[in-house]
Amino acid sequence: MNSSLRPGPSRWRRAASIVLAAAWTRPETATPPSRPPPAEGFRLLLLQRSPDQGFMPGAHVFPGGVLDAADRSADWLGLFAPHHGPPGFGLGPAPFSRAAFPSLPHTGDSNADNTGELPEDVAFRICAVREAFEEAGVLLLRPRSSPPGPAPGPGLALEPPPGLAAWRARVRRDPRHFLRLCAHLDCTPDIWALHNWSAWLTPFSRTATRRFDTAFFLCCLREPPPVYPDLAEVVGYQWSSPSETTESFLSKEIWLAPPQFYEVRRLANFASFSDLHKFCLGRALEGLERWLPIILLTADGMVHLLPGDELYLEDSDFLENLMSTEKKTEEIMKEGKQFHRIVIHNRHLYDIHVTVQSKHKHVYPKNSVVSKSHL
Ligand SMILES: Nc1ncnc2c1ncn2[C@@H]1O[C@H](COP(=O)(O)O)[C@@H](OP(=O)(O)O)[C@H]1O
Ligand SMILES: CCC(=O)SCCNC(=O)CCNC(=O)[C@H](O)C(C)(C)COP(=O)(O)O
Ligand SMILES: [Mg+2]
Repeated sequence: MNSSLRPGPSRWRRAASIVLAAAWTRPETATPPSRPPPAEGFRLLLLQRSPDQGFMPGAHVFPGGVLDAADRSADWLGLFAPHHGPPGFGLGPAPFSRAAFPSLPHTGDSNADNTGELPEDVAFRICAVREAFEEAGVLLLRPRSSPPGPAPGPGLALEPPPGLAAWRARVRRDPRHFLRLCAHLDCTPDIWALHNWSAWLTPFSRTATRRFDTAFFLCCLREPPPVYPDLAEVVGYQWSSPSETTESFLSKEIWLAPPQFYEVRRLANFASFSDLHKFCLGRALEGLERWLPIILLTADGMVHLLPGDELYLEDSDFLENLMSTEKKTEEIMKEGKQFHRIVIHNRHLYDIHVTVQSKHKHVYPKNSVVSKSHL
């Protein structure tokens, strides 16, 4: 079966998301009741999308958005010099490229066409850092005078500059202003603090109005920076550990799309902030696979099939189609053995089932512990 992208309506907007994991050891002193530090020793930043958003209104997501031409502009070269520049920008050897279904026409290094644009792994990092600034006012920058060492420690967000709101408005209006802000602060985006984590394509569904090809990066921060939601695209935020986030989702305080839920459950494997940071450094060169979930509609629910699952078909028909069955989800589960799937029982109850071996030194999610009271 042909697995390459056919001409047709399959169009994914290229995007980047950043999972910010901040070390969290002290209880919060702010308004009571204060929460004790989480068991995991770190919390993740989740932003609440505006109810007016055209795509996933109201969902909690990691900061992120669509790649802009300004993110790959050759104008960045002057700012990264003299310490960093092509081909690697100090990111180490390029990770292995992992061919996975479906192959998309735009993958590969945009420098190959000699346009002078930044390599993709740099441009996507700049996009993620810019979006974190636009949406959350978090500035993941590094002074140009202090280049990172070979195994950089956890990052630290820069204090917001005077005139944060005006700068942010300018960047939101025209992303080219982000380079001007960095030059003004004599900093570069801290691309070295962003670790390749995962990549997701929005599946075909009858309701999704847009589709994204999103690179997820993970960034460990020594402490949580202050967050200033833009109150336009993003109307709120929370810092919560993987277990706290799971609980918020199950108790219907927040809604997560399946990829975000999967990543939260993956992060539930780490017992401490330093474990997570070491893990990120250890798999820096492994690269990633980009996953296209295929939605299987059942008589009473839905299953998002992921690569490796016995029902997953690398068939280009499923770029634009669902699978469906008249059987109930429970029956489908009883029949199978080789699982890599997210079972959607209802809007606030997902179960992840993975029985396949993890690849490329990554971890697979911990299954969410579902109590009967949530059913
Ligand atoms: N005040 C607002 N309320 C709702 N959505 C907004 C908004 N301001 C911007 N947006 C939307 O947020 C998206 C920008 O996302 P990002 O910069 O993270 O990629 C755009 O959506 P579209 O992507 O649908 O055009 C834009 O229309
Ligand atoms: C059909 C049910 C689904 O699974 S929808 C899945 C939505 N998620 C994705 O497509 C992949 C993850 N991508 C993101 O989370 C993006 O950062 C984004 C979609 C939130 C970016 O959107 P923006 O409007 O900010 O450009
Ligand atoms: Mg966004």
